[in-house]
Amino acid sequence: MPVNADTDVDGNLDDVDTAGSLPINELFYSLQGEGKLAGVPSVFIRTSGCNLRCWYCDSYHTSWEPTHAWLDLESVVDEVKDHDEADHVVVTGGEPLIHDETEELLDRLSAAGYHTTVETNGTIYPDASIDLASISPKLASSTPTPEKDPKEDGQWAGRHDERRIDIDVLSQLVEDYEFQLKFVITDRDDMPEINQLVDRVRTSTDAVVRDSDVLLMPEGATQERLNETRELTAEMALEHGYQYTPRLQVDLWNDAPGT
Ligand SMILES: C[S@@+](CC[C@H](N)C(=O)[O-])C[C@H]1O[C@@H](n2cnc3c(N)ncnc32)[C@H](O)[C@@H]1O
Ligand SMILES: Nc1nc2[nH]cc(C(=O)O)c2c(=O)[nH]1
Ligand code: SF4
Ligand SMILES: [Mg+2]
Repeated sequence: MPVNADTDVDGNLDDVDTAGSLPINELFYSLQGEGKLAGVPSVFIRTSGCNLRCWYCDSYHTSWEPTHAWLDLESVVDEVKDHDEADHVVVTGGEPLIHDETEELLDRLSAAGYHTTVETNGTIYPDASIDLASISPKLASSTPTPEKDPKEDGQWAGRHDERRIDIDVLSQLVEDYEFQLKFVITDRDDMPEINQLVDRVRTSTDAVVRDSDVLLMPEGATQERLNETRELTAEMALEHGYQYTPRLQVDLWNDAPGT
């Protein structure tokens, strides 16, 4: 269900009541392409709006230029149920946890018997029925500097940098949920920051963070770009004993919408 409405995500117009609803960018059935559950048939719910602006964001129309339709939670769950082959649901975005209603959506999906994954940048702590917190903390190399900013003005760089890491939230997520820490790799220089961050999380929680909970994922929204990043990412995983994760959806379907 692609959505092309051109409302702004913060544009809660006076005459529109969005309580009990979520701004949905798309809802589709595919294979989980990333992480520990790669290959599992899943329904994806993509909310719109994000508190960060990664320069490489592969979901441009949820962050840099958000588009969506407001759907009430019952309609969202009903659309999920239309895909009756699936018993896994992935709630993603944008950043799904900027919306209070996402917690209620997760609880309803869980009550309906679904395994729930949340794809999150790890800056906001949720209290909800989550079977896998798929946390993707954003490294310095994600910052939209003027040279990398898709809008070319660098206006978001400061806010992005201030918000991208919250150690308390990361530690609490790791403590309370099954998790994976999934880092996007653009360059060999990403490694010291990843090691440092993993160390800080390990120090600030009693939960065990295994090397196999740390996933390195090549940056790339297209097969062409992944051809440039996947080998380096695999080498880095081998060198440090972390896990490599592919982006199956890009390998299979390149950058086709709804995959
Ligand atoms: C679009 S984000 C939405 C969820 C959340 N905002 C986040 O960043 O984790 C979904 C996943 O795609 C990853 N991602 C986004 N753009 C990417 C790119 N160009 N290459 C590789 N991974 C990317 C994110 O790091 C995250 O793991
Ligand atoms: N197939 C597929 N797997 C995914 N895993 C995480 C995704 C996301 O955008 O959060 C994603 C996605 O967009 N497509
Ligand atoms: S945090 Fe996620 S949705 Fe937001 S800009 Fe970065 S990759 Fe895109
Ligand atoms: Mg994606």
